[in-house]
Amino acid sequence: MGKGRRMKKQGPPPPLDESLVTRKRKDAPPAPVSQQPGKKRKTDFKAPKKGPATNGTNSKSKAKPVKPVKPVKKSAPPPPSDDEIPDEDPSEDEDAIDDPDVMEDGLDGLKVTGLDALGSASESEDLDDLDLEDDEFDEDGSVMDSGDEEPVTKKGMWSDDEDDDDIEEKLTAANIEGLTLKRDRELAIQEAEAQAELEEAQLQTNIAGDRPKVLEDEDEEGRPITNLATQDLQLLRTRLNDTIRVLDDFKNLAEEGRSRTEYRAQLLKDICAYYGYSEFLADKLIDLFPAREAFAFFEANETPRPIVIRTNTLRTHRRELAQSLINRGVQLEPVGKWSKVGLQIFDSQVPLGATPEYLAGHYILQAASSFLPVMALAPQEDERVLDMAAAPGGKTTHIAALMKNTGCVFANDANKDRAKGLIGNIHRLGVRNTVVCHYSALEFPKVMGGFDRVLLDAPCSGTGVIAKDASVKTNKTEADFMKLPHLQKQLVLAAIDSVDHHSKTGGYIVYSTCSVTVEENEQVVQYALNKRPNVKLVETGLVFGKEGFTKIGGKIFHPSMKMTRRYYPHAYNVDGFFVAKFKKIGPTPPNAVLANGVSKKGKSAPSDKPVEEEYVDKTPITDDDGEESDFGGWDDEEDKVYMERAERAQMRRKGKNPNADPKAAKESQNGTSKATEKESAKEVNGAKAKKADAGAKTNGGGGKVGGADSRPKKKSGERKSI
Ligand SMILES: C[S@@+](CC[C@H](N)C(=O)[O-])C[C@H]1O[C@@H](n2cnc3c(N)ncnc32)[C@H](O)[C@@H]1O
Repeated sequence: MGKGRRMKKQGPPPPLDESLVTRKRKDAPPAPVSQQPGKKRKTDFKAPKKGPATNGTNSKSKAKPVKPVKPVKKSAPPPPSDDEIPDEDPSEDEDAIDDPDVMEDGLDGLKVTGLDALGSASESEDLDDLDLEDDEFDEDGSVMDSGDEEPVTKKGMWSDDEDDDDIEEKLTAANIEGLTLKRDRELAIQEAEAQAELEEAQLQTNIAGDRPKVLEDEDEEGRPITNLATQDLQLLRTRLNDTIRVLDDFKNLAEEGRSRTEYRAQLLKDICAYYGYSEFLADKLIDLFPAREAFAFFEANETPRPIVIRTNTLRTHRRELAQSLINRGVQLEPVGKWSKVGLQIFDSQVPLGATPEYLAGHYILQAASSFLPVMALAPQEDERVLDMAAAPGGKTTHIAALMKNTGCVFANDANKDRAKGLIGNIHRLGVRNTVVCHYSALEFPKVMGGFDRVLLDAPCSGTGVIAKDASVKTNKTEADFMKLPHLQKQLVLAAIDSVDHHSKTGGYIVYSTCSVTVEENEQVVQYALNKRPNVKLVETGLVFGKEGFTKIGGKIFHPSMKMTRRYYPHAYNVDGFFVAKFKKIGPTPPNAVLANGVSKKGKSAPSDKPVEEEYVDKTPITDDDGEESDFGGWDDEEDKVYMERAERAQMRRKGKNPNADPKAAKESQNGTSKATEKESAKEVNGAKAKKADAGAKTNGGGGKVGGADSRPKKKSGERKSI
């Protein structure tokens, strides 16, 4: 009952960033587009002006008549997306191999019908005939330029890089007609469900007077007793709604003598019961939002995000790809004004991971939010770019496309199996400017440095992609949120140190994760600012996204943190994501401890072993009383306390008594203590660096900022906690 019912209850989430996307054609009925006098079309693409769409990209191929697409009742099962998989453990690597984009190696000998019609656009001569410029430059341009003088209705849905002649109008109208019908039906169902839910809630809710009775009676220790059977999802949901109403308007709706903390505790319990999260993770996630928004976040994690494909502009144009897919019975539309290469798929009669267009590398399945870090990176032609954690290559291939196969991309991944998938994608998509390598990224810049730009799409906990991988709800522990951020911090230093600050065209580092936790995002960025005074945060250039936190849960970050961007499923209907962009403004400081544990002067850190994933985070954590701490370094003594506390908690979870046998306790910490020892050695350097760095920051970030006002007025980038 649980999940199915819940999924049904929630209608489809709102479209991507409605305020910023192109108005949908269904809102603006198709009209023949006349070119505005004096306004030159950007494209000089020589697609056939007359006749219906071809079945591929080759303009010479014979056109086939286009049949209007009927709304499809049954969707083909969507193939998995090509991108982010939380991947810090080997089981997730297996997922990557199942990924259709990763299964490229065996395709060489495959006979694929329909490929003739697609032409051989992978050849550069053929590509020269295509005007690829628009998709590529415009995408970049669209990031930087949110303004648009031309009325959207006159431009057609494929945006200003594409012809808007009558034939295309008719072609897309056929698709849109299907979409409109489908959307209208969905909307009607949604409205009916929402109404029913409201009525039900009104019936069920026990608003005696105005104050809902949410909290149960207290036990002897004054804690609320929950009488509701957790299986009773409808009642749970009703209570969730009521609790949120109370937290929204505490003064007027709270029961006499009850505290906010009690309501928050009830909310946490009910969220865990209703959505199936571990209390540990739900607690962490709730803290990111006001109560109502937290509810929306958890709710959005119950439905999959839209299937999105990215046009490979090395092979085709988005419009042509769309035409080909529409002809195959795919219902789609542009992903939004913010991207010139994304297509959102609504329905498909064919498996999207096996179409001739897919096999010919005309597109890649890629979640919309995965476009964002690459758009922020904005790689330029002829640059040297490093993609530090690249497999399975969704972003690498995007980078190569933006660079038009010029310059050189180094695509690195520590996981060999995943690196194979990366190679597969690179071949399928016709990428020719990329070298694949297989190091721990912590080895950079020792392996190679002097890059114009570096992308670090870091391994993370995947709290932004719970809709894709529900196991995240229960399999993350405190240890994960110490080890992962620690690795991320080391990786971000390696990324920064690998960039050439003299680069004429670049000097940028983009850090991204598909996680929404503060530990993996702002805290990592703040660490980088503190450890590397030679970088500053700059605008990502992304036209949507929420500002990063400058203050949350007693943690204070540099004001420039608001230039980072957060993405949430409930806000934009995209995977949860985080993007930060740094500009390197000077050389790596001589006293810097590099990511691989070697000091800038070439002196080895006490531990000679290369630093690997078993790193344990040594970052001071806000204590239970919510006391603020800075996030610029670590403090051995303070850390020790936290580490021990976490280790004890971990043991208790395993049903062991941490106080019983200290020796056994130590052994059962499966690597944590080993890492701690290693770390202790490294801390000698780290702690020194901290002292040196504290307060030394002058440019673009640093240290503890502001006072210890734990009850600030809410400003941008700050969060009101529940
Ligand atoms: C979020 S995924 C990258 C997704 C990829 N950027 C894409 O768009 O397809 C993170 C990757 O980091 C890799 N990884 C984990 N630890 C690493 C390390 N120390 N050095 C390099 N890569 C690492 C994982 O194997 C995984 O492929």
